[in-house]
Amino acid sequence: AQGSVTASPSQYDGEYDCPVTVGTPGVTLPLDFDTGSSDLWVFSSELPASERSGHAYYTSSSSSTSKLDSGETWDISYGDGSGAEGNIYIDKVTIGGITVTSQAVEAAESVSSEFVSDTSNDGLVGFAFDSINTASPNHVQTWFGNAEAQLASPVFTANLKKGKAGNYNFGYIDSSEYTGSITYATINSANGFWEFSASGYAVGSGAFSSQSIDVIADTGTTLIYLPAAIVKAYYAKVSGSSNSASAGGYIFPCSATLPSLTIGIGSYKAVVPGTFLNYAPNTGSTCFGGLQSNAGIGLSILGDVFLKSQFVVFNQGVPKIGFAPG
Ligand SMILES: CC[C@H](C)[C@H](NC(=O)[C@H](C)NC(=O)[C@@H](CCSC)NC[C@@H](N)Cc1ccccc1)C(=O)O
Repeated sequence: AQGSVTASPSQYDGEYDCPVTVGTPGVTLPLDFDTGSSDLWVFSSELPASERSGHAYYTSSSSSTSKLDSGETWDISYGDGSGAEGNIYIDKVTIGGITVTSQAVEAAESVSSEFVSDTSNDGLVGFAFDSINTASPNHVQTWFGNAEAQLASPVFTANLKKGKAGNYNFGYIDSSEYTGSITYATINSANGFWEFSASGYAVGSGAFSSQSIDVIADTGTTLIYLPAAIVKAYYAKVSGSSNSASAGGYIFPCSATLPSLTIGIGSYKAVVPGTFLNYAPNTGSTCFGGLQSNAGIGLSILGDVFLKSQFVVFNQGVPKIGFAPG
């Protein structure tokens, strides 16, 4: 089998949400596909009404195929301080025409305020490695982990776009979605992420600096977070830029012309256009950068600002990750 699903950007490409059908009869929810985590969780009827407002949600008792995964709970925390927790049902989950009949559906009993106010999604689908799934006392598998047996090849691809719909494909690589050739990097999944070493960076037309940068590819993170020294070198080329404590990162005059950012993957030079690095208006006539420091995170993150400039192959079989111009 193979499948494809549309990925729709929220405002400012903050996240990319995809329709996922859960249960019988199916309820279709927009979920945030997240290669930086490994829990599939949904807003549910078990939430207090105040936390459900503005959201669609899963009601296990309305699904004839739902079965309580008794004794199992989940509780996840994210890098931005948000989180959710609840209990677990086994039910049917269909994405892009591919159905997993016995998927662990993590039903939220409580979600943090960030999720209540983010009405673009009604939950997340984790596409990282099973080792960081939070279900307890037993881990549960990701949807992709369960779907792999049906797929011709253990791959999914991300074809995210700036300001318009893109798509995720499962089980195949569509050569019409990229140009040139795909360059692969070996994945170190020890931390449960799609983690690899980038080979260096360049700012605009400047010289490429060869250095190993430990990064994760995270479709669930909006911006690019790199070591402070690299970020400083980038904004040194943006007149009027400053690292603003009040804004929470680097800002600059919205009229600034931003240089591109090149990230090395092996010998491949992945270029993020300068326009992608003006993320969104801040206050007044200042704008917030799509590249920020990884200080306090512990590793670097290639989030959507980077990923939407590329075609990305996530191969869980090896594991390896591939990039080509999108
Ligand atoms: C370090 C961050 C926390 C605390 C750490 N959790 C993680 O790493 C989790 C799995 N992943 C995440 O917090 C991040 C990756 C952090 S790299 C350190 N990715 C997923 C995140 N963007 C999902 C999200 C989407 C929309 C809104 C909010 C959040 C932990 O549990 O230890």
